[in-house]
Amino acid sequence: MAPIISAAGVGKTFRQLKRQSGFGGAIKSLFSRDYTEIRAVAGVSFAIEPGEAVGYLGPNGAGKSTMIKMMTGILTPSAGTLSVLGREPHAHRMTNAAEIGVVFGQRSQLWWDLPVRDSYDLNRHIYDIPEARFGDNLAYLTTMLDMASFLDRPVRQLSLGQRMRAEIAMALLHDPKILFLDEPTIGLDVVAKDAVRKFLSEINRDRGTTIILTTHDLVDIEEICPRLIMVDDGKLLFDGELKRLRASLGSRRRLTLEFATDPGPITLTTATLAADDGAAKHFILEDEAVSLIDVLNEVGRGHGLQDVKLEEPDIEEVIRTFYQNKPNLAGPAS
Ligand SMILES: Nc1ncnc2c1ncn2[C@@H]1O[C@H](COP(=O)(O)OP(=O)(O)OP(=O)(O)O)[C@@H](O)[C@H]1O
Repeated sequence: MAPIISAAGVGKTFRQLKRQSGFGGAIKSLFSRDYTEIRAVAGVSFAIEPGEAVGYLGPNGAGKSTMIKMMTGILTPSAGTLSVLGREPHAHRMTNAAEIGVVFGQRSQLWWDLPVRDSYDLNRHIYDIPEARFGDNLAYLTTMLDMASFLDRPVRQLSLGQRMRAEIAMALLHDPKILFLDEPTIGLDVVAKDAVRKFLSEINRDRGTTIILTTHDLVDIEEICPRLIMVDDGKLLFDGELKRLRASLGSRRRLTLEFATDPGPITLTTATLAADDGAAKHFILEDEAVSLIDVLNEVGRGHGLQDVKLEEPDIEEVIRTFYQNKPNLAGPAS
C-alpha cells in the first residue's frame, strides 16, 4: 500500500529579521537585511500508512507544530519533499483541506458566539457535504462524543472538555481520511481526556481514519498511538513502536515481593534489590529474558511470601530515559 503521508528530508527554516534595541535601532531594522535563521525542522523522513495512529513527540520547540503545519499545507517546507494523500500539501491547500481534518488544541475552529450546530452547518456548506451524509455523521459524532446537551449552546459557554469534543466533531464532519491533532487533550481534566482518547482510538479502529497527533501527555500516546515518532531540535530521533522503544531501553520491570513478616536481607541473581521495606522488598528486573517464574523459583518457599506485584516501566520513565540517552540512540530510524 502506498503511504498516505511521506516525508523525505523535510526541513523548515524560519528567517527572522534581527531587531536592534532603542528607537534608532528600530529605524535601522527597517532597512536592515540582517536575518537570524531558526531551523525548526531539519531533514525529517518518515512514511505513514493509511489507518495508522502515530504520536509525534518531542520537548518544547522540537519542531512538532511546524511539521503538522507543513503536513496540513499551512507552511511550505524549505527543504525536502512532503507528500500527503499523494499531493504536496502547500501547493494544493484547498484540495488537501477537503480530505484532512485539523484540531489545534490551543485554537478554535468554531464560531465563538454561535451555537455549535451553526458552526457545523457552515462547515457543511464550506465542504459541500451532502445533506444525508452530514446528518448521519452529525448523529454519529453527537452520540459518540456525548454532545447532545450542548449542541445548541454558544461555543463561548462551553467548558474546555465540551469545546474540545465539539472541535473534534467539527474536524470530522466531512469524513477526512487523515485527522491531525495538535495537543488535543491540553488543559482537560482526567475524565475529559479519557473521553477524547477513547473516541480517537475508536474512529481510528472503526473508520480507519489515519491519526497524527502531537502531545506532551504521554498517556495520549499510550492509549491512542501504537507508533511513535520522536524529535528533538528539529531532527528525528526515533520512529517505531512504543514496544520497541521500551525494549531498546531495557525493559526494567519493577517487582515487589510481600512477605508475612520481614524475612531479612534477600539477594537474588535474577533481580536487583532497589528498596527494602522489611516485609516488602522492591526489585528491578534488569534482564528482559528473566520471567516472574525465574524469580519466584529463586526466592523459593519458606519465606512466607504472600503477594507479588510486577509492573512494566511507565511511559514517562521510558521517554525520560530515551531523551537522557539520546546521543547514544540517535541515528537512522528503522
Ligand atoms: N513563525 C515562526 N517564526 C520564527 N520561528 C518560529 C516560527 N514558528 C516556530 N518557530 C520556531 O521553530 C522552533 C520549533 O517550533 P515548534 O512550534 O514547531 O515547536 P514544538 O515542538 O511544536 O514546540 P511546543 O511543544 O512548545 O509547542 C522553535 O524554536 C520556534 O521558536
